Amino acid sequence: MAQPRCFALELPGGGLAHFAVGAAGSGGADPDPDPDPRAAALLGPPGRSYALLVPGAPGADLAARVRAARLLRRLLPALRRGPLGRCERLRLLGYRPGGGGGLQRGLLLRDPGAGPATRRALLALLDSCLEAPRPSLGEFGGEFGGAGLRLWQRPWELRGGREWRQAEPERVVAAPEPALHPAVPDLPRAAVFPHREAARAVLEACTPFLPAAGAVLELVDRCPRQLPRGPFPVIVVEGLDATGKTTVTRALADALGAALLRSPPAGLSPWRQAFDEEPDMVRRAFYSLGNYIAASEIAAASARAPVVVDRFWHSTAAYAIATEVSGAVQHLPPARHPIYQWPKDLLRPDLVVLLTVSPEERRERIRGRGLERTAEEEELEASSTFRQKVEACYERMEDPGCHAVDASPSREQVLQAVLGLVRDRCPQLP
Ligand SMILES: Nc1ncnc2c1ncn2[C@@H]1O[C@H](COP(=O)(O)OP(=O)(O)O)[C@@H](O)[C@H]1O
Ligand SMILES: Nc1ccn([C@H]2C[C@H](O)[C@@H](COP(=O)(O)OP(=O)(O)O)O2)c(=O)n1
Repeated sequence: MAQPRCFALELPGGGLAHFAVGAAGSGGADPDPDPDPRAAALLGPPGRSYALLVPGAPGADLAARVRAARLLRRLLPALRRGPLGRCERLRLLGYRPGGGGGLQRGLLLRDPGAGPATRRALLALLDSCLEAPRPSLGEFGGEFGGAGLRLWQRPWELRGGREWRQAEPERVVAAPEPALHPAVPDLPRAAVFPHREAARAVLEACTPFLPAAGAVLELVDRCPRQLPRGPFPVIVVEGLDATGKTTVTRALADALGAALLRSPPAGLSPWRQAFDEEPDMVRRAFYSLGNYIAASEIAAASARAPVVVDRFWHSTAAYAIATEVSGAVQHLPPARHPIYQWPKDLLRPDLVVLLTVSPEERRERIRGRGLERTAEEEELEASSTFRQKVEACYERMEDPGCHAVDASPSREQVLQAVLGLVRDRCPQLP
């Protein structure tokens, strides 16, 4: 019997349910218990559910991994149109127990009806994917029997390169929740790059189709790898959107006579939007290299004066982990996990201040600011789960960790609180 493939299904409330799909049961005493009832309720009738997954390329084949990431991103608009647009979409990950075999990223599409229109639209979508890797499509169904509802999945296969047929049904059975979320082992290659070369390699793989990648690589290659930083302290200010980072960094820089920098640095502004439209793997590589370019500017500036920085590596890591790890806060890598460690080849700040405000206060400030919001800011607003995951990741960062400061009081009071922290932690300040 082939090793069952396991799946992690993100539930509407932000939870996660695992199930497995293996060969059809051999009958007799049921060796395979039914799956998590929360997953069964989403997979089984009365409607029809489909698993649409893009296979991840195992190993170091970066070009294939980038192609897979871009393919899934390209499918999303089509999944919002016609009969597919009527389906509920839930994040789905396919994985092998114990890792290996490449993570499959995709969606569970729940069609409230059971008509043929959704199936036809999905097969047409697969036909439109002419280049490898082609997504896989599995259709779920169930039969009531003596033991209650038994769920199965039937993969769709292209026979002879032109006719779609369904393969034999495979039982949907229970799967234990792995100790670590299935996306965590892949994070250093997919989103939280442990060093400059890992991020650089992703943009290198994008140069054939993304001119902006070449431009960014030119900039980062001009930055020396060894950065002789100056004697003045480097203070980073972090926090969710609208916590007051811009306000605090400006006031703090004035108060300290410090240079005010930000990551990504201003020099990357022409290309930021282009990367924000790329899949997460490419986007995070861009922000990661932005940190290395910013580090070059920070090192030079710290020879002349203190340096205040608006966002740095903690933003890159916290948003990347919170995005890649589906489910809720409890599914994040635990505190002390290596993924929260500062990269060894990146200039290390002397102090990282994390501004925190209540969700209500943040909403008020966003309204007061009246600026256009990015899709991600909209998500931060809409999804308390995502916001909680970003905040939890910030709090788990180590070496350096983040020092939380309540940014709800008045601008002057917040500035004084941050200045007090700076005086305590940066004795080298003149
Ligand atoms: N302490 C504060 N009290 C009230 N409003 C604030 C405070 N700090 C910042 N704001 C306002 O909140 C909004 C977001 O602040 P901003 O500095 O732009 O946050 P961020 O840079 O973190 O997105 C702005 O309109 C700003 O004027
Ligand atoms: N050093 C950085 C800075 C931002 N990012 C990412 C993290 C989020 O996805 C967005 C947040 O950028 P945004 O411009 O919205 O942030 P602010 O407006 O400064 O609050 O950028 C990053 O990954 N690394």
